[in-house]
Amino acid sequence: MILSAAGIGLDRDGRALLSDVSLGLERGRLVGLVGPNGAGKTTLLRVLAGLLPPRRGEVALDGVPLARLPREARARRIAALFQGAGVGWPLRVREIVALGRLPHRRAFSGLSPADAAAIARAMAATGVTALAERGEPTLSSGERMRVLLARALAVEAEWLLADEPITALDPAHQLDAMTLLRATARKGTGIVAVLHDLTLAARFCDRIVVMEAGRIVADGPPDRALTDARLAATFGVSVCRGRAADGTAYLLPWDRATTEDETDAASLYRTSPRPF
Ligand SMILES: Nc1ncnc2c1ncn2[C@@H]1O[C@H](COP(=O)(O)OP(=O)(O)OP(=O)(O)O)[C@@H](O)[C@H]1O
Repeated sequence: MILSAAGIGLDRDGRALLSDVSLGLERGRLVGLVGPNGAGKTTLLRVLAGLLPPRRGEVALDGVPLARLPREARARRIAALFQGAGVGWPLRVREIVALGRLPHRRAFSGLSPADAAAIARAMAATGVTALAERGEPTLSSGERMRVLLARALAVEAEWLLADEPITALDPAHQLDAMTLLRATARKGTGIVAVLHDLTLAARFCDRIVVMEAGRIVADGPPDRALTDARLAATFGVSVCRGRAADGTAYLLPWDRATTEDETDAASLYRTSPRPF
């Protein structure tokens, strides 16, 4: 049950977008893919989903190259959620989520009871049941993102690859979505989520993969992947660290990293973190 990438390389206009990227992913874990703008996260996710063929290297699912898997089988096994993925024509929320069941349906057949149950589960889990009859153009960006997450969850695939699934969400829905992703992973799905919120990534993910300029520069549990040195080198930020009331360690991007003597106010927070 492994999704693996070996020696992935991809160039555009003479520029390397991905360079020698190798990654082994296991089901049952929530992996956060992080990195600054333009690092190659979305490109890598598209390659992992089989939507973008790499110039070099190979992605394989349980040892079988993705390119050799029939498209329908791949769509049943790997659900993908991408930013700006337009639905394409005016549909109601329930119909959008039902699109997630397409890989399971025979041509011209209707929804089976199993399809209907999966759709209802995904809508309930993402809190969009009350929006079921709304048309897509009437949704706010956060509502739309939750609907697209419901569509991806409705596939009930072994793998879920999600590009910035929480970016448009308010804090409460971000927490709900991260809790849901972690719970879905605990039930056996392999999840890779591109995240910009390092605080939530560090708190909820089992493993963090850090990308910079088309390469993986760190990979491991949050405390090992998101060290102060890595955060300064890759993201150019310093962080406050602390412990929440329940004992969970947290980090909070706080300031631009500086190489000068840290005599500014932010350094006080770095040396004596204070939970809000
Ligand atoms: N089709 C393309 N042609 C040329 N350059 C591309 C193409 N697709 C992506 N790029 C470039 O590749 C780099 C990586 O893009 P990608 O979208 O993977 O980054 P990202 O890490 O997801 O960034 P962000 O956090 O801003 O979403 C960027 O510099 C982008 O401009």
